[in-house]
Amino acid sequence: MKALVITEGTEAARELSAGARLMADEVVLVSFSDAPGNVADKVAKVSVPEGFVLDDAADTVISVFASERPGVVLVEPTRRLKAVAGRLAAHAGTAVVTDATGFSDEGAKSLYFGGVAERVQKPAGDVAVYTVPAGVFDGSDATGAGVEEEVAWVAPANPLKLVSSRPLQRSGVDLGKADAVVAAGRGFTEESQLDLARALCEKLGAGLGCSRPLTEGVDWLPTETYIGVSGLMISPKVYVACGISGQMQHMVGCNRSNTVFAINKDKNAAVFKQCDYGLVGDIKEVLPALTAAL
Ligand SMILES: Cc1cc2nc3c(=O)[nH]c(=O)nc-3n(C[C@H](O)[C@H](O)[C@H](O)COP(=O)(O)OP(=O)(O)OC[C@H]3O[C@@H](n4cnc5c(N)ncnc54)[C@H](O)[C@@H]3O)c2cc1C
Repeated sequence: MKALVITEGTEAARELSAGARLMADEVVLVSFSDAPGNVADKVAKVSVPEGFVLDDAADTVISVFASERPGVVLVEPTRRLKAVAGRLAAHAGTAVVTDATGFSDEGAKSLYFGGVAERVQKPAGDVAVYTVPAGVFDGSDATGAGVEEEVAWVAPANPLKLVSSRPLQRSGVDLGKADAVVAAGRGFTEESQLDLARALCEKLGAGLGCSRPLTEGVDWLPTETYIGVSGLMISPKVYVACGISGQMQHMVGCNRSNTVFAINKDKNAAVFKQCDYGLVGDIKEVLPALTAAL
């Protein structure tokens, strides 16, 4: 059986290709960026032409799917590739199993009800299409000749119109790979207070993440750093949730961390039911004290 791996990022290409190797004899990687060498047998390189957007790559990916005829498809769950996965699955007469975090003969394990439960699902059709978050497979296990092939762009009948674009703000830290992540929430009421979290990050060697309101409400941190169901799903060794209430849309992105610490001034905050260690206190007092004590 063949597996198709569809990714935007190089680390995801490594991890998902390693995972695909466990499920199939041949691994074909569809790559939209510079693919890492020797992680798949074949690399189908897709360049998005000027004026088009990656969200519209479904027809191109379907053309690869039609020629390769894979039995299993693993997709990196970026916003754009989730849209591509949905359209590919519809084309293949199946449904996407989203955010699969484990695979066995019984099916794929994934989070349910926003992360408060787990379920095991079998593919709905002949082809299995999974989105797989970071950290499920070990990218260092990926192997393959990496024979590259350019794929011709297939323009959709009704393409999205690109009105404007601006460069993505980069945080400089790959939170998907960080051993420790400090995450700031709406308990931070001024942007300057983020320096308290940054100081703790420095002491811990951690990356700085956040809840969604800090990227989409006030734009204090780059969109790529928010954790949760619609953002990053990460599994660091240590996750420190600071001034975060613990709503499921956020916690589903971090509840696979080895150890979760929470700091919140409200002793009844939901986050305290979902952490390993909780500290009731004001971040303005707790963070400087913690940083000094470390
Ligand atoms: C479809 C959908 C998808 C979503 N996806 C995501 C997602 O991917 N990621 C995500 O994060 N959110 C997501 N959300 C939003 C989510 O529902 C919550 O609104 C959000 O996570 C809340 O962020 P918060 O915990 O920082 O803020 P709040 O819920 O406002 O909590 C702030 C917390 O800070 C505490 N606090 C206040 N001041 C202090 C202080 N001085 N010291 C200590 N503690 C303090 C408060 O007690 C409170 O518990 C989504 C929502 C929807 C509808």
